[in-house]
Amino acid sequence: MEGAHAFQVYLRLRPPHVPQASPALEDPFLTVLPPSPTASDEDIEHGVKTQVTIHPPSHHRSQKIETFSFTEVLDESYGQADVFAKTVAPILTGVLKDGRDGMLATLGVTGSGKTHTILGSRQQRGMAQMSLDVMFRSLGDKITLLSEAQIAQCNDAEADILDCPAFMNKVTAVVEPHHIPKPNSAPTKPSVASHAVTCTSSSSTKYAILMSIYEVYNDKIFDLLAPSNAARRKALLFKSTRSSGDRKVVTGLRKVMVKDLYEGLQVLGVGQYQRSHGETGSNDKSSRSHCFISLELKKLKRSRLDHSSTSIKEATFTIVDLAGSERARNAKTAGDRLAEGGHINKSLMFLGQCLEISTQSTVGADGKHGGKIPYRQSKLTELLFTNSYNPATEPQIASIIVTADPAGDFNATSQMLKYSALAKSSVNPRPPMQVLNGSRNVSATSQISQISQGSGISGSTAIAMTSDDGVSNNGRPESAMAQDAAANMIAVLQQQLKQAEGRRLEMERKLAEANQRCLQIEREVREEVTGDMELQMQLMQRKMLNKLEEGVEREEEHLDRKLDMLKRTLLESNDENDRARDVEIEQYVRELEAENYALRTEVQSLKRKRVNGDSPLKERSLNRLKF
Ligand SMILES: Nc1ncnc2c1ncn2[C@@H]1O[C@H](COP(=O)(O)OP(=O)(O)OP(=O)(O)O)[C@@H](O)[C@H]1O
Repeated sequence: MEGAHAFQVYLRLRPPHVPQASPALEDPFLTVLPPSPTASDEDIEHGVKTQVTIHPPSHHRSQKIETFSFTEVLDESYGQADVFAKTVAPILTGVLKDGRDGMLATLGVTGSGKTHTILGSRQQRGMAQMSLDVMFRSLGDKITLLSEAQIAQCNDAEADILDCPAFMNKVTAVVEPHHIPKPNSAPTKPSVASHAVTCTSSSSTKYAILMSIYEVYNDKIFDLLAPSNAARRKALLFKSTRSSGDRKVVTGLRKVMVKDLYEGLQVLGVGQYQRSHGETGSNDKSSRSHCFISLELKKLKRSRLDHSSTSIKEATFTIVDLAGSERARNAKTAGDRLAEGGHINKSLMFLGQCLEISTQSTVGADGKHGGKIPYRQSKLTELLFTNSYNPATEPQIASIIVTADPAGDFNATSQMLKYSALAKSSVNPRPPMQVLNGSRNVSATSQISQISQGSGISGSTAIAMTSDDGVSNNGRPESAMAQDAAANMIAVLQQQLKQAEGRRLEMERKLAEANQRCLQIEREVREEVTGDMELQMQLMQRKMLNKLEEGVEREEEHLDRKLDMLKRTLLESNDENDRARDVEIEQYVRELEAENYALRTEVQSLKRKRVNGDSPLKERSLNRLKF
């Protein structure tokens, strides 16, 4: 246990809200770093990633690149079953086999996936349902209900302990049954059969499972299994009891004894229905309270000497779905919702302080925590650090899943990462000269500028690194931190290069598409223009032919009239002198008739051509159009 952190802190990244057709043009602010070169061989072999960096959007006033370390980073590819295997399965083994208390909590900005992780969706179940499944699978027919005497023996918190059918009767007297989610319609996937634990206890050992669900709303504790009118809800007391000594417990809770998964899901459904929800600008079904689901395991061992007496050993697994921190501007809340938001943010700020102390100092070999945790500031921290998870008393197993949306609110997410990460470091982009003049980080700076030059980054754009206070915050020598930060920076730059390459390819694809479209449009315009021109030409041609025909007809009439006149003159003339002139005139008449015949033939040929659609004029115009 020496040097171990009090909590395992996992960072879970949620997938994008809607699948993106093309990569976003704005860089995502969060980047998962490849497995650290200083990680164990096993972690490297399994590709375990533990660090992320965040770089502020270009318009942000600070351009500090920060690196955060976690127990493990569960990226967007991790489904509910993978998350269960990593975070919950080891805790449940401790609870079921060794009788140790355990806690799992989700923490994150509103809408980042806390409730999805704990309670799942219509398609996939969450950590709560899977935990119940594993518990019932592991204990099988060793599950029993507590007798009156046993209830009296272990009930020091004035709890209202009852079995599931009696509980459901009480609930349905107050709540319309169709409002409560039905276990039959709950998803059965993913399967967790492989995580069942083999308990090697004697056949006479039995187990009872008691469920209680409560919420911390506006710094008060309310029982979610005791439905009542919202106005008449009575806050529960959190106090020490006869047998709990200094340790405070929530008193007067309703606790339901469940004997199988169906009953467990029924109880969970009632709690889910009763929990305070509201619509905010950031999430249309936002949890407005911190919800505690407590699964108490009572191990009942009959005494060998006195069969009537039973020893009861208890272990509790608490699942906590915290409300999300939110910025009033983004949440667009007012009135009650705004006040709720204020309470949520205040309690999370206190939790942040406690976490910062507990994650960044370590627990010793005795399991005791090094730093003093200021948990008395709010009900939430008091419940979390004295009741659900108590690092001061005995080694326990606790995991926190920090959920984050890499495309979400930068400020809120970076704040969340700051107080939940196990370690952090930062890099300040500054001109190299400025830092080289500084006193403390000269060696670190020169190392990084060397690396920067090696990676092809020019001197003027090379990023120099300095830690905020010049002292490593996880006790490592500064030069090692500098090397880590330099390696991180290179990884970030490589990642950015990869993204830039992706964007270049995408732009090229879009350019090719645009060119193709241009060609298509040009073809369509050509066809349209050619069609119009043809129509215009046919009209012009028709007009010209009409004019020509009219001219020919006029000419014909004129010639006919002239011929008639000449013929008449010829018939009326008798003398000799006139005869010679008559021959001349006859000759002229024949010539005129031949000319008339030629003109008629031409008109006929033009008419034929018009019918066939051929036109020398049209041909000429079409040739001019070919551009
Ligand atoms: N890992 C994930 N995979 C698929 N969907 C997710 C994931 N995480 C979150 N979502 C979806 O995003 C939405 C918001 O998630 P959820 O309600 O769990 O957020 P939250 O952190 O609990 O928010 P709040 O603090 O406001 O209650 C839901 O519709 C949920 O199904």
